[in-house]
Amino acid sequence: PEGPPFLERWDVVRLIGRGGFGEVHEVRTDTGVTCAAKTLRLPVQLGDELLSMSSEIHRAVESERNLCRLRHTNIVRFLHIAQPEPATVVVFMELLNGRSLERFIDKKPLDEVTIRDFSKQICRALLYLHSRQPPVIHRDINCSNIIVCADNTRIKLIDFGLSIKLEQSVSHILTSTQSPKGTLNFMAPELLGAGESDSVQYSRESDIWAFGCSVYQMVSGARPFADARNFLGMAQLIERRGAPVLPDGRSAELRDFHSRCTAKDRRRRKSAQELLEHEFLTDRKLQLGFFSSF
Ligand SMILES: Nc1ncnc2c1ncn2[C@@H]1O[C@H](COP(=O)(O)OP(=O)(O)OP(=O)(O)O)[C@@H](O)[C@H]1O
Repeated sequence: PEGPPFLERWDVVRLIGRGGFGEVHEVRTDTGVTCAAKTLRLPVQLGDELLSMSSEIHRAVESERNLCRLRHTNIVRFLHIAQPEPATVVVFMELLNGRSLERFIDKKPLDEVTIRDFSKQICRALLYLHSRQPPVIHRDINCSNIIVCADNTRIKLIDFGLSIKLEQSVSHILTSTQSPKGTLNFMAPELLGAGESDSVQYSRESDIWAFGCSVYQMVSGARPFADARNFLGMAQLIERRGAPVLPDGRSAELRDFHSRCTAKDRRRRKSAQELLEHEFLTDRKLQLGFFSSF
């Protein structure tokens, strides 16, 4: 990490968008760096516990600083994480030009060549993260957290579940507890089983499940488990129907690939390395465009 991209201050250039815990702005710092800044405001009440909460958030921020060491072409570059106020964290990142995969899909199925290209890039990013020491778990893979760059071919993972981690670090003093940790529709069955307790164990395998759910959305145009309303509903849906089933008309290779990501038993899910070797990603037929007319 190269230290903060500012000396003392930064100015907002424009609002890029709002999320669950705050906003993302384009900012320009006093050292002339233009970047994206995501502000996370934790919903805590300022009271007696302010000091202990502030230091717990500080500890969580410190433990996330390794994000600034990540260097991968399919992962947004994290520049710095600051805590300007006790319950406010600002994440400075490379400013990306593009739109989320969610918006790129825009409810319309993608062709298999595009699904393969995007999947390969996501798997490469996951392999990089999951093979670091200690492994980095994304925790919030979903189509809103995958950016398709303006060239429409390169993708980048953004928004590692930092808000989830921060929220967990102060969960015992949070004033609002109803917000789901992570995007419900993409949560692996083992996370749902753990309910809202602190013991939720995000893992390489829960990232792979969420990636499989993103594949489903690229294939079908719709979010998986679109009718799920809460933890219990999701858990029941998975128990009854298993992973979301891909619509007809897709290749056997893609079907198999998706099923290897979304095995209900996390031990049976393939790793990012194994997925990169799967015939859906290496298949010559696809490279020749046999399925591109779908
Ligand atoms: N580094 C970046 N460069 C450009 N745009 C970004 C960057 N990071 C996020 N964005 C965009 O900012 C907007 C808001 O992002 P944010 O992550 O806050 O939304 P969200 O995913 O809905 O929120 P959350 O997951 O925190 O509930 C989104 O449109 C996202 O694509």
